[in-house]
Amino acid sequence: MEIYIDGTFVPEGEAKVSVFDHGFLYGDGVFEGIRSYNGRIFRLKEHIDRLYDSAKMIDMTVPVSKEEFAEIIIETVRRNGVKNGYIRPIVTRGAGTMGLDPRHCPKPTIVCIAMEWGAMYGDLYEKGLTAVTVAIRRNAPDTLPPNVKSLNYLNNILAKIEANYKGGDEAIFFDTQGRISEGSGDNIFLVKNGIIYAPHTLTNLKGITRDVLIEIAAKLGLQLKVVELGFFDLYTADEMIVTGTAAEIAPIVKVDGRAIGSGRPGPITKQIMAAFKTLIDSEGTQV
Ligand SMILES: Cc1ncc(COP(=O)(O)O)c(CNc2cccc(C(=O)O)c2)c1O
Repeated sequence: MEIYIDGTFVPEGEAKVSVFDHGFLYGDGVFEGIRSYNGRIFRLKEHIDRLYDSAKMIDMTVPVSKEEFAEIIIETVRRNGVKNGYIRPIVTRGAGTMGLDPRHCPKPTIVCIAMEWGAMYGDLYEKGLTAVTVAIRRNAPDTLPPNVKSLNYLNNILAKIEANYKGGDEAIFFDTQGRISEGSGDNIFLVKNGIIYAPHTLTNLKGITRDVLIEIAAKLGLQLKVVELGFFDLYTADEMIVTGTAAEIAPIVKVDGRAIGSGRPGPITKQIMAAFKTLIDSEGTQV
């Protein structure tokens, strides 16, 4: 595999960054997770736009233009012959002093990884995933805004650790006010009486797959509302869906040991999964 690092492609065994890189020292940086399907990169522009927004939030200037970054991503995919894969562009603050002051990092580091990758949850899409609610809360928007796709994923990893011990395939975060936030690595939707509900994005990542589900729902003529959701909505839902570039569209059929609806992927969930498959087979940036 060839890795892009600051203008050069290097074999993965030689792909290294400085130990003084603030992405390594402090998690000071941003990233994206993008998929390609049949040799086409899905929602490339949307991912690049969010990457630059995340960088702007942490007051970091990406040292190439969006167009140049798109070319870096396309070239990384091309060089690795990735057809159906996962792409990880990363921008760190760059190497600097041991202090955390970003002003001592003269130039951000850009890395891009691309590899073949299949369905994150394997055959679970048929029978559905389980989830557990976790005690750890999602970062509050006035601490480290969850909208920033930063290299600070310990909040998400702590949730994942808790879910692992509790035996759930995914973790469900609440925010500090007891409202449903999102999964450790995906957005959440609930379905009740034929209507789809999604949390506001103040306390979660503005997911690109979340946007795709919203688009699909509109095309299918399904009603969708963005509202505050809590434990009551969770445990009384007819269907539950998580969305993410990694997870794609995944049904959750059990939460905290309780069946969601019938305990099997619901009709609206299956309708959306089918529409998503059609969409990913029909669009994207040809590499
Ligand atoms: C916290 C969070 N929320 C939602 C999503 C979905 O966003 P998109 O629809 O734009 O992809 C993500 C992204 N999902 C993500 C990112 C990094 C790692 C992993 C993993 O599961 O290992 C998952 C995420 O990390």
